[in-house]
Amino acid sequence: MYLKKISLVNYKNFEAEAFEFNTKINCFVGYNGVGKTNVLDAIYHLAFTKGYFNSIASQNIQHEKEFFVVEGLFNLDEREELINCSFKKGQKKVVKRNGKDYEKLSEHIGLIPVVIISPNDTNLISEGSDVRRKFMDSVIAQSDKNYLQDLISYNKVLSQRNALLKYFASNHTFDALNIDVYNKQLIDFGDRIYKKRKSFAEDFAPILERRHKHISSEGENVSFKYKSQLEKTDFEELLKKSLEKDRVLQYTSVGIQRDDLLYSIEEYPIKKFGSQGQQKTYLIALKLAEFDFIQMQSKKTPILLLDDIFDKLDENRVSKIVDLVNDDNFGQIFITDTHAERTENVIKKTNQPYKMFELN
Ligand SMILES: Nc1ncnc2c1ncn2[C@@H]1O[C@H](COP(=O)(O)OP(=O)(O)OP(=O)(O)O)[C@@H](O)[C@H]1O
Repeated sequence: MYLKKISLVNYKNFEAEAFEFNTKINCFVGYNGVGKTNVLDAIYHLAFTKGYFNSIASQNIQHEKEFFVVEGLFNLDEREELINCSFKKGQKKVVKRNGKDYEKLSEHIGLIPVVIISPNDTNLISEGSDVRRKFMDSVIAQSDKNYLQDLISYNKVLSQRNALLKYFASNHTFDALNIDVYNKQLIDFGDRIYKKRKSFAEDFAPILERRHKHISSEGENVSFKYKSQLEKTDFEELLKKSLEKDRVLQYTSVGIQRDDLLYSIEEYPIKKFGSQGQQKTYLIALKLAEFDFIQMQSKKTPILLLDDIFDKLDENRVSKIVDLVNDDNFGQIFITDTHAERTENVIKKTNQPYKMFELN
């Protein structure tokens, strides 16, 4: 699978721009702020129907403009797929596949698998559990359509249950039967999501360990664990036990919305004890494992977006990545860097076809 060309209208700093790509490696080079990352973000947008760096659609419209359009022509299993994504202020985002609107944007997820490696990924360690859940959800959703539907349904029921708890509190009333209706649905969707996350983590952990061994010269042991309240107690029991507390808090305090991922190095949480270098290596292994996992599950080779990678990594790690790219396992790759010469020198070593784009 590869992206043949893309066109951008009023997308961030691009007023009207089009690029035709090499089927293998494409490098965007230029000074800081010229829009290299924005091109990667536009590609990401075509896959996920939203930006990676800023998911607020209106902020992806060029300042002072009313709309944006991103269109990409992909080659997927030897057929062409034209994906068009547009957004006008005050309206709903529209995504079209070969001219036909999607009813629900979530139906598009998984058609174009994309993995991005960016300096922004440090959020996956430093930020709260919601960022890690989003990561896990996006990996699973790219190869499992029902998962995303379950998740959307779960979140809908969860906010309805929370609204009901608020209503009870402010009106000094309570209706157990009413709460039960929501509990049943939460349990139904929540159990399915829990099982899928658990099975994902079991499959993912060894892939991550293998990738980590490849790229780290230190040979440390890393682990990846899924943490959920549903591990020890079943969901029905959890909801029952927390009902009094939930009524006081006026929201649902148990469930898969509290899940987290625990990353460790030699048994210690990497967030607290990992050096910056160890964290970077872990994150790259995490993203490459995402690549492997999606490829394995969906039988499609994801497009790989490498943002600013040469700037943030030392020589040793960059050469490891180059070795990886030489491995035929990879498909189309997009790279951004501020130094044209440095990038070209490194890319030449891969002996793979490439195209350079100089932005200014
Ligand atoms: N909605 C918007 N409208 C217009 N310009 C925008 C918008 N959002 C972002 N930009 C501009 O995009 C530029 C940043 O682009 P981008 O992050 O792609 O740069 P870059 O070339 O990757 O830089 P670096 O090398 O620093 O990573 C900034 O100049 C910023 O002002």
